[in-house]
Amino acid sequence: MRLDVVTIFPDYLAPLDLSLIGKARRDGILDVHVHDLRTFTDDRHRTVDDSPLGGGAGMVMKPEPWARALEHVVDAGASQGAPVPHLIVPGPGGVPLTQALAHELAQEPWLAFACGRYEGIDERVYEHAGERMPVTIVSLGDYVLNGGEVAVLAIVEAVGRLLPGVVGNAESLVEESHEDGLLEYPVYTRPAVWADGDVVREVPPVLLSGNHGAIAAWRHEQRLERTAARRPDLLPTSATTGALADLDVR
Ligand SMILES: Nc1cc(-c2ccc3ccn(Cc4ccccn4)c3c2)[nH]n1
Repeated sequence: MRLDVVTIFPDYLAPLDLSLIGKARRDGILDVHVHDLRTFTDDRHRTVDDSPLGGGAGMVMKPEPWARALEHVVDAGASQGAPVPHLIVPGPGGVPLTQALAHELAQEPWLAFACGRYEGIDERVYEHAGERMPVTIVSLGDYVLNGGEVAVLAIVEAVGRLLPGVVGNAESLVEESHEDGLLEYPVYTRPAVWADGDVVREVPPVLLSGNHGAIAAWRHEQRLERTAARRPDLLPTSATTGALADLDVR
C-alpha cells in the first residue's frame, strides 16, 4: 500500500518510521511519502494561509498550494495499480474512524492524507479534489485537535496493522476491542504472584489451570462484563431486541 501525506509539519509524521509501521515500510509492505505543503507555494514567504473571507477568527489554508500538492501526489503515484488515491482528510466534522472503516481502507492500494491546520482548508479544495479522486473526511472523535497530523498517525496505525505481515501473529487481531463488538479481556503475565510492596496480587486462578475451555469461557465473560460496564452502547440491548421482535422488523 502506498501512503502519501501532505502537511506543513513533516516532522510530525516521523513516528511513521518507528515500531510496526516503520518495519512495514522497511519490509516493503507500506510505501510512505511525506510532502511539505510549503513546497507548493509560489511566493517568497511560502504562504499557505490567509484570513477567512466573511470574517471570523483565525486563518484558513489557501486553495492553490493544496491543488498543486494534490496534483503532484497524483502524478508521483500514478503507477500504484490505481490511477488516483483515496484522499482522507481528517476533520472534526468527518465520519467517525471505526474498526470497520479501518478494514475498508486497508483494502485500498493507495491512500493520500491532507493534514489541515489553522481553522481548516478552503472548502473549494474538497470540491477540486472530489472531481479527481474519492474524498472522505474522517474524525477521530468528538473533540477538536489543532490539526490533522495526529489523526493521520492514528489512521495509519489502525489501517497499517490490518495489512498482512505487519502484525507478527494475525491471531492477536481477532479478539480485540471493536473487532467483534466486545471490548478486550484483561491480560496477565508472570509473575503469577506479584509482591507489590506489602500487597500480594495474584492472577485469576483459571489462567493457571491449563483448562483452555474454562479459560476461553472466563475471557468471554470478562469481555461481556467490561463492555456492559464501559461501553453498553456496543451491546445489543434486550429492550431494543424486544422492541424489534415486537415490531417484527427484519
Ligand atoms: N477528530 C478531530 C479532527 C480534528 C481536526 C483535524 C484537522 C484539522 C485542521 C484544523 N483543525 C482545527 C480546527 C478547529 C476548529 C474547527 C475545525 N478545525 C483540525 C482539527 N479535530 N478533531
